[in-house]
Amino acid sequence: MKKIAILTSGGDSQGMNSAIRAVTRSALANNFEVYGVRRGFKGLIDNDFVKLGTKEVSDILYRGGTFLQSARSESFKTPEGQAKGVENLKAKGIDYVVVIGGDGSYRGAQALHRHGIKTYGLPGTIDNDIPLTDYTIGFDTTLNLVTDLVGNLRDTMSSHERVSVIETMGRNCGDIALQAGIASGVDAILIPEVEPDLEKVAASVKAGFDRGKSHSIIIVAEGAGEAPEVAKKIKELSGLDTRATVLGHIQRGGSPSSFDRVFSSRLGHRVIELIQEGITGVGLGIESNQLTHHTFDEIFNAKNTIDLKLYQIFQDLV
Ligand SMILES: Nc1ncnc2c1ncn2[C@@H]1O[C@H](COP(=O)(O)OP(=O)(O)O)[C@@H](O)[C@H]1O
Ligand SMILES: O=P(O)(O)OC[C@H]1O[C@](O)(COP(=O)(O)O)[C@@H](O)[C@@H]1O
Repeated sequence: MKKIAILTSGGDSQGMNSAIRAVTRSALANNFEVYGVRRGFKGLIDNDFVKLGTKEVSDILYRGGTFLQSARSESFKTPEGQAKGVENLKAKGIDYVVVIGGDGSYRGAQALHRHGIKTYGLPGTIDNDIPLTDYTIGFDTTLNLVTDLVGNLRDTMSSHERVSVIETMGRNCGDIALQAGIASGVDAILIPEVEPDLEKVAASVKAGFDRGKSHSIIIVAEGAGEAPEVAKKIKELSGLDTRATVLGHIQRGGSPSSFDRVFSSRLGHRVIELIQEGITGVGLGIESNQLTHHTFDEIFNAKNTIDLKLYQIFQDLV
């Protein structure tokens, strides 16, 4: 009987559980033996495997986080750590490994592949920063969450006639800020992909208040600056009452959206098809609503880009 192991690594994202469930159930339906590795690559090194049956993955489809837990393992970046992980996989007779995580986790997956382990990557990160996929698992849920939270802030900012500067996650990618900003109708979006002009932002915020607006919302991606500093500068430049909010980890939790549940289920199911087609050493994704796969080398040689047309649309609508 073929054996497959699944691990979740890096920052967790909503939809990881449903991806684990989809890989597990699809694998069981095809007579695989399935294992979960606890705490990502750390668990590979620590030999921390749990056998997964259909019951172990029931009741998790709609839960945020990852029931296998996640970790950031510095040891797995070293040749010794990787050798230990590979040794444990071989000792257990594991034929295939599925890594669910972000770009760092994909580096770990690529390392396993280079050691001869048949490896698959599923893009699990709220940041939407993996090349060659339009979406990553968790991004849509986070977008909806951030949009709701911005709405809450707008209510209170409006009552007090304030400016709200809201910082979103995303590392060096501005997609959460950009798309949540468009969805929320904010007044300015600061993202790492576009050079900021705080004087221009402050002037347009001030002009908005002069026209009779009761609030103003500026959304800043963490890769473009820190909300408290941006708020201080906007206050200095505009003289308006300004508050900073760092959304932080609250935007990484909660029940996955329907999109993320369906997307992660499709990806998990596709892994087993790829195994049957004899394709290995690939990261999966979605492009123009078709599931696609690319080798880890292709993914790392490609550059993640956001859709700058969206930024242009935002500028025309603001
Ligand atoms: N260059 C690398 N080689 C091997 N493993 C890596 C490498 N980079 C990251 N990893 C593994 O992947 C884990 C998750 O990566 P990280 O960048 O923290 O999160 P994410 O996968 O969400 O981007 C790291 O803690 C480490 O164990
Ligand atoms: O939870 P931590 O370790 O503080 O890391 C925070 C980072 O994790 C993320 O939430 C997700 O990033 P990764 O998917 O690359 O791990 C980033 O948006 C954020 O910068």
